[in-house]
This record gives sequence, C-alpha cells and structure tokens, in this order.
Amino acid sequence: MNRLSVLAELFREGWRSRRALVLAYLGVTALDIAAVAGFALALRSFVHQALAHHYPGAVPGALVAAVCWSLSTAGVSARTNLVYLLAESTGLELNSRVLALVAGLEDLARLEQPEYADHVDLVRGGGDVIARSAWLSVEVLSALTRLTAVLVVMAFIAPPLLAVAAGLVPALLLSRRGQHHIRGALKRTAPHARLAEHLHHLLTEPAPGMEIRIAGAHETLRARAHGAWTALLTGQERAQWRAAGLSVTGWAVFAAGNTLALLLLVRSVGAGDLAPADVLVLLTLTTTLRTQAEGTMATLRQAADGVHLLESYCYLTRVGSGRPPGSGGTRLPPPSALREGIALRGLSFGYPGSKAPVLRDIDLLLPAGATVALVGEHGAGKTSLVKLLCGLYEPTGGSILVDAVPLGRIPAPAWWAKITAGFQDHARFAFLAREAVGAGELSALDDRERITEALTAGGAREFVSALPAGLETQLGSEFGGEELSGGQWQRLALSRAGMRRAPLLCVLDEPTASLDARSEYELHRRQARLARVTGARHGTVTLMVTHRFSTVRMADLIVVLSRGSIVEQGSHADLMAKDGSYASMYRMQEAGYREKGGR
Ligand SMILES: Nc1ncnc2c1ncn2[C@@H]1O[C@H](COP(=O)(O)OP(=O)(O)OP(=O)(O)O)[C@@H](O)[C@H]1O
Repeated sequence: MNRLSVLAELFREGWRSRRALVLAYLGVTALDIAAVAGFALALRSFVHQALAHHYPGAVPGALVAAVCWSLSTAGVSARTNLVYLLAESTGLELNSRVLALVAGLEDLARLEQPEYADHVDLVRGGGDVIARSAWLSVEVLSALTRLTAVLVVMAFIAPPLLAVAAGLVPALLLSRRGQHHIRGALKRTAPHARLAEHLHHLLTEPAPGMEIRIAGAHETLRARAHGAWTALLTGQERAQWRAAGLSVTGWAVFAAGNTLALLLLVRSVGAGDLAPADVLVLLTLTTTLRTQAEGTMATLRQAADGVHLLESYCYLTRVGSGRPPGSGGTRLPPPSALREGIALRGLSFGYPGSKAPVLRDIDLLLPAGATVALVGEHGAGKTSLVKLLCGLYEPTGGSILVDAVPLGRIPAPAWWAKITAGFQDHARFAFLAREAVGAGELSALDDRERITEALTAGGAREFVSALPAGLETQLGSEFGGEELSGGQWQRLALSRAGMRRAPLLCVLDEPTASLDARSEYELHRRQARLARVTGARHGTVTLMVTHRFSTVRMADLIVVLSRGSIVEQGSHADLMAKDGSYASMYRMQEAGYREKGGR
C-alpha cells in the first residue's frame, strides 16, 4: 500500500462510519472559503462607501463583512473539533489494523528484524495521529483555497500585488523541506527510542526490578537510558534547528515580497492608479493573508507530524502478515490425523542477522502416535527446532513434511489449529481464570466441562476451585484480580495446552520448569496417559523438551541434540546400551539425585 491508497482508504472509512461528520466538515470548510472571499469584497465595498461619505450605502458592506468574519472565526474552531472527532474514529480502525497485521504475522523472524521492529514501534498506538494527519491534509487544501481567494481579490484590485503570492511559494516549500528533515531524524533515531523504551520498562516494572535492585544496576541502567534519550533528542534537535532555519528563510522571502508590494502600492497611489480606499483594503487583506499563510504552515506542520507514521503503516501493510514470497506453492490443508508422522529432511536454520546456523542437516522422523523427548545442552537448538515444527519460523534449508505434505504448503493458521503447546516462557493471561484456560481453544471458551477437564490434566483444578469466584475469578493484580505464583501460572498454561481435542502435534517445551519434582512427575504421568490416547486416536506426536531425565526416559524416542546437530537417537534402553553422551548425562543426573537423597 502507498501513502495515497492509505489516505483514500482512511477517507472511505470516515465516509462509511462517520458520514454526518464528513458532511459537516465539508460544509463548514466550503462556508469558510466563501466567508474569506466575502469578507474581502464586503470590506472593499464598505471602505469605498464610507470614505465617499455614503454612510447608508456602507451599511450592507459592513454587515456582510462582520458576518463573514464571525463565520470564519467560528469555522476555525468547528473544523478543529470535527477533524479531532474524525481522526479519533478512523484512527481507532487503523490501530486495530496494525494489531491485526503484527499479531497475525506468520513468520516470527520478521519481528526480529530491526527495520520491522522500528516501524512497529513508530506506529504503535499512533492510528489517531495518522488519521489526524490525513484529515489535516484536507485542511491544508482548504487553507490553500482560502489563501487563493484572498489573493484573487487582491490581484483584482491591484494586479502587481501578486508579488506577495510569489513570496508565499518559497515560504511553503521551505517549510515542507524542514518537515522532511524532521521525519528523517525520527526514522534515524528510532533505535535510540527503542533502547530508551526497553530500559524504561526494565527500570519501572516489578519483575526485572527485583534483579536490578539486588544487582545494584539501576544507576548504570538509568544512565544508559539517559544516554539513549539524549542521543534521541540530539538527533531530533538538529533536525528541528534545520527546519526552523528553513522556515525563517521562507518567511524572510515572504516579508521581502510584502515590502515590494507596499512599494508598488505607494507608486500606484502616487501615479493616481489606486484610490486611497483600495490602499486601506489592501493593507487589511495583506494582514489577513499573513494570518492565513501562518495558519496554513501550522496545519502543514501538524499534518507532517503523522506522515512518518503513515510511512511506517504503509511499510507494515506492504510487508503484510503472510509468509515471504517463494514459500508458497499450492496451499494444502493439514491432515485430520497423522499416519506416518512428521519428517525433517536435511533441515537447517539460522536466525535473521545471525552468521552461524543454529540447526544443521537435521534428518529425523517423529513417528505418528509417539512421545519424543528432545535433550541436549543449553543452546543446543531444542527450542529453535520446536519453533520450526510449530511453523513460527521458516527453515533456511531442507524441509518439514507432515505425512509427506511440506509444512510450508500448509497455511500457518491451519497448522497452528492442529497444535497444542506449553512453553517455559508461557503467557500470563490476566483474564478470568476460565478465559485464561479457554484461550487454548476459543470455540470452547464457555465450555466449563472441557475447561475443568483441561485444568485436571494441567494439575490446576485444585487451586482454581479455591479461588474466590472459582473459574470466574479475575487474575492479575494489575487488574485488581488474584495474583498467582509462578508454578500456578505455569499450570494454567499447561491446562490451556490441554484444551484442544485432536491435535497432530503436542509440544511441551520445558513447561514444568517452575514446578517441584513431585508435581512434575505427576504431571508427566498424566501427560503420558493423554499422549497415548491422542496418539492412538489421531496419531498425535508429543514432543517434550526437558532437562529432567526421569521424564525423558518415559519417551518412545529420545533425540540428543548438540550444537545444532543430532548426535544420538533411540529409546532409553538403546541409548543406555550405546553408552554415549545420553548415557553419561543420564548417569550424571541420577548420581546427583542419589547424592541429594543420601544427604
Ligand atoms: N531469537 C533469536 N535470535 C537469534 N539467536 C537466537 C534466538 N533464539 C535463540 N538463538 C540462538 O540459537 C541457539 C539455540 O537456542 P535454543 O533456544 O534453540 O537452544 P536450547 O537448546 O533450547 O537451549 P536451552 O536448553 O537453554 O533452552 C543459541 O545459540 C541462541 O543464542
């Protein structure tokens, strides 16, 4: 989408949703233009009659001039309010479109690209600024029409006064150039703004606040935040100075045009070409012209405030939410049940901007109905593999086949509908407890029976029933609700993951990290039972990522990753017999537990 099409869409949206406001705005604008021209003409008639001592003849001119002046003055305030109302309502729609674009991104790698992140930061919550800028651009047109009306009247009285108009052109162009510098500076300083905002969050939110206080890092971080703000302001201040310099130059040219006009007036009066009454009218109109020109510049500046946001919005709509081109082909639906399983063929992956791949030449079959455990040292690539399997990132090489259908050919939302997932970094939905769990399957948000079943599977039933209003309890202290412990939030996340009935892939990426050993053990036994049932019915693959080997040993297939490659795979018995890295990690952990138990 380009700027013009976004503007056209905004105006269409305004016309669709607030037609009465748009009509009122157009009506007031037309009246205002007529009032400005009417004032000039009526003033001329009034002054001519008055200076010729025809007082009754001067009255209509005086009355019309007074009415036009009042209309014009009231018009300014009416238009300001109408633009505000139109911007608010169409801006709301824009904000919701931005959220839809970003939240619906199929390829999460985009969110990690600094250019994309900068545009999202700029445009976040700024829908009303963009919309205001769009409606103000109509204001600029109307202001230019008013200016033209005044100029036409002046030129009609004394054509040489068009020199004043000539002086206006550079003033307007230079002011526009200044706004261009300001927009450029905003774009260049966006990374400083992002850093400053990140530090601001770290310093003002409770969770990071604990670590920062204990580490005594708040002063250093505050100084860094100050540095980022300073870099941001310095970059923008320079552009503001340049814009101010250009604006002053423009006005100096306008003033020179005015001086020239005055000299021409004096000469015309001296030569008897111009009546003294016309001189008086022209002097008044020159002042009106200056006020109109200043108003136009101010409107232009305000309109320009939103232009850089408009550009960011255009960028986001151009990029869209779908996968990058090239990953298409005919779209295919996911199978309703797995027969063979999910196969990874020569799979490689690197994060955007990272030099080295984090996964290399992975060949693996996750058999239908099996429980697979993924183990390996920290940073081995386990979560990265999970993200690829969930279709959240695109592989950089090789492919993932779901019963022989390439995952890239299955529309991401259709694949997500076939997955359930519990992550260590789970979301804390501060909603009603019922909604926080039901969000795992929106169609069952009100299905209390199914939610209760999911709570049982996630080990959260007991504490949710003890909440003041049970399932209907508001969670999250920031909304005046009940605050939960880390383990309780985690159990809710696990319950959420248990809401879907017929998933093809169930991912559990260290979802029990906040639970004690007994709870974890019980939970895994329940999950193993569920995995057997869904595995037999739908061929569901259950993929666990965990560092606890008591859980790992229950899996049908264990895959050991090291530095992005598979180094071993097989059952617990196979791998113990092999006596390789799995066996050594297993024995080490077993010895650790024995030591703790012995103490
Ligand atoms: N969003 C990201 N952008 C760039 N690099 C990343 C990103 N996430 C992870 N990495 C890198 O990819 C590598 C693998 O990370 P990954 O999270 O997959 O490891 P892991 O095996 O799950 O580790 P852990 O057991 O600690 O969770 C690491 O070197 C990490 O630095």
